[in-house]
Amino acid sequence: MSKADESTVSTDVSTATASKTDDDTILSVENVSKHYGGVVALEDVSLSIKENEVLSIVGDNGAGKSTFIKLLSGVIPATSGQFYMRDEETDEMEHIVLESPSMAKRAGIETVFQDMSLSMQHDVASNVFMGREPLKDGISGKLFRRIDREYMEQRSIEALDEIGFEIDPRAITEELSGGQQQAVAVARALISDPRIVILDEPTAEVSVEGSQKILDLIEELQASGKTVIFITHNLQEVFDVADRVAVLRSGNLVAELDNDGTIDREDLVGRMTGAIQ
Ligand SMILES: Nc1ncnc2c1ncn2[C@@H]1O[C@H](COP(=O)(O)OP(=O)(O)OP(=O)(O)O)[C@@H](O)[C@H]1O
Repeated sequence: MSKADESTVSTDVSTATASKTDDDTILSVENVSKHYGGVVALEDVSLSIKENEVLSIVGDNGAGKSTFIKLLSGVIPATSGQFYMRDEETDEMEHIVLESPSMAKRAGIETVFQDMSLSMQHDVASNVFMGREPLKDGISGKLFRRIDREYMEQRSIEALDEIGFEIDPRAITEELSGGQQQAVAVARALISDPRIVILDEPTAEVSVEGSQKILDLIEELQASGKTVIFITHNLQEVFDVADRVAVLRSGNLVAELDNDGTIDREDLVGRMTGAIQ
């Protein structure tokens, strides 16, 4: 990435509180753009994500979907624009800076990318806790602390159970099905108890049966109080589990639709392709 790509508009955190909104927004994206040199990947996108909703992001190839979630995940910085998150204690919308993955995680946003970043040779519990292994005192007390495998395995079982999967925490990850691997990646995201879980094409590499389990998993996440944003190319999945749909086309947000039974498939495709303006 060139220096120009990494440029961001400075964001003054000290003036960071937006006015109290009286709606149920958890995350507000305001006038966000992302330019890769001369390529405009996103242009002036504003979108309110509602507390505890399942929001699907759809769009044709190159529409800007991946760019949008990379911005929310802190993987790449925005060229301009602002993000606000509702503070759990004050109920105010607070300005947040999403310029690194750790900033996004601290803000309560966890993302499962399509490649899942799992270590296939390691077992399930190791993947769930990768980089965050809990320690317990060794026989010489705090001097020789060691990884608390027992806790890792128990917590992995619980985290997977919460999303409707029963997977042996000692199973080697590469031996699992695509759907089970996706579940392990989601369980890892859940360990830090995020408020918003972003899923990047979670069913892309998964069998039909596995896909249904993933859709059930999305509903489990919502039932447990999470807000879910997911990207998919499969419109049936949108109809099945999304509360709302945001349509991106050529870097612009061209429609926000409630999935209340009134969305017409042809209309949606037309908005995605530009046949309907
Ligand atoms: N690192 C990059 N450098 C330059 N241009 C990029 C880069 N990443 C994405 N783009 C461009 O930005 C635009 C949006 O890409 P993005 O990957 O966000 O779209 P998408 O909707 O996720 O597409 P797909 O469904 O094919 O994954 C495209 O024109 C793409 O070529």
